[in-house]
Amino acid sequence: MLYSHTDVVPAEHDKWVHHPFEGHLDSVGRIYARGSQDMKCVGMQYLEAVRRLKGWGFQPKRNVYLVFAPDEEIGGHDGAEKFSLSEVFQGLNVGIVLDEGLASPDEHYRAFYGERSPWWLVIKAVGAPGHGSKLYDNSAMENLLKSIESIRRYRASQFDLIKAGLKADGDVVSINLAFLKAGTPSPTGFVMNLQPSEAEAGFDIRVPPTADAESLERRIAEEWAPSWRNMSFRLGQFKQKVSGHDASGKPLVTKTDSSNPWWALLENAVQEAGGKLGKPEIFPASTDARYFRNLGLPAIGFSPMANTPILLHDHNEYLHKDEYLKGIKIYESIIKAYASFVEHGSDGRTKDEL
Ligand SMILES: CSCC[C@H](NC(C)=O)C(=O)O
Ligand SMILES: [Zn+2]
Ligand SMILES: [Zn+2]
Repeated sequence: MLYSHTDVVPAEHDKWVHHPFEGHLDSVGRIYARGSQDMKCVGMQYLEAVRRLKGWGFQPKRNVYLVFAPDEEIGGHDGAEKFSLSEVFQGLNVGIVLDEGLASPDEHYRAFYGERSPWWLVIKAVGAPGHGSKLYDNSAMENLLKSIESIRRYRASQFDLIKAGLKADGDVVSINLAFLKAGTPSPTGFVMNLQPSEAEAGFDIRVPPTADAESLERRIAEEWAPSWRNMSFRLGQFKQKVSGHDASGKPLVTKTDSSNPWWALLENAVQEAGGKLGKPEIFPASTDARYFRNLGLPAIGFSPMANTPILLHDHNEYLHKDEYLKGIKIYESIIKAYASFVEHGSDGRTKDEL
């Protein structure tokens, strides 16, 4: 199953060099468009590759499904999640799922065998209000700031592992401040001489499949939002059906060893088409692939964009047309290999015969 989400994130039109929804091809061959990397390129490459394969009369031994679904950028609950649980999907009897990956600034394509889980954390502090000139303990703002300081120290400890070259992006816990909400509004802005009684901060946390999720939960409850400091917290995108682990607590990852023939087929197919594949990685953000891995299916994140800066969700997202066209050949090779693959049992009979 060649999977692609159809939605894109918004764009601030006036901050782009070309309009994000015009698909502008510039004089050096860059295609500027929101979704040019994430992931209109992939959806179109699937279609072009299938067209080329049909053009030279290729006969697949397996069904090849192209699936286009909405809502990935807002969690996929009404898109891939529902589809993965549907009878239609069950009826497809899918063997392998391909979904999106990331661009690579160097010559190696990147492939992802798992991903970090999104935990969206909101911490809230309450405290006595007071005059803006008064120094006192346990105000909502002071309590919130203590937590933010502690979270920043933790963030730095994780970031240092990446900076020192000890860990890759997908192998540490990331935590970034997404919003701050506090203060008493007034017609001219905010009241300056009133310390507010409530303050909130929201964080985007990403947790690798191998991380100790329980100890992180404890850290949130005991250090970042302790009730003894008048704090509380809530977590979104968390402890949902797809939390990065299966029912027995094992990380939801796709094997990239000899036990998974789809991995070797991908490696060979990319090589045969003249591409170079880097070492398989954990995707640092989230993709719809998690819903299919959650069913025990192998799923690989792969977007063939080498020699390309990572611009998903950024201003001026672009893909060079040469990379785009090269990617079609890469998919042609992968689809050919995948659609020709027939699994055999130990007695030589195909899986379907068994
Ligand atoms: C939590 S669902 C949102 C999915 C989105 N995916 C990407 C690739 O940006 C993200 O990681 O934020
Ligand atoms: Zn995407
Ligand atoms: Zn995205």
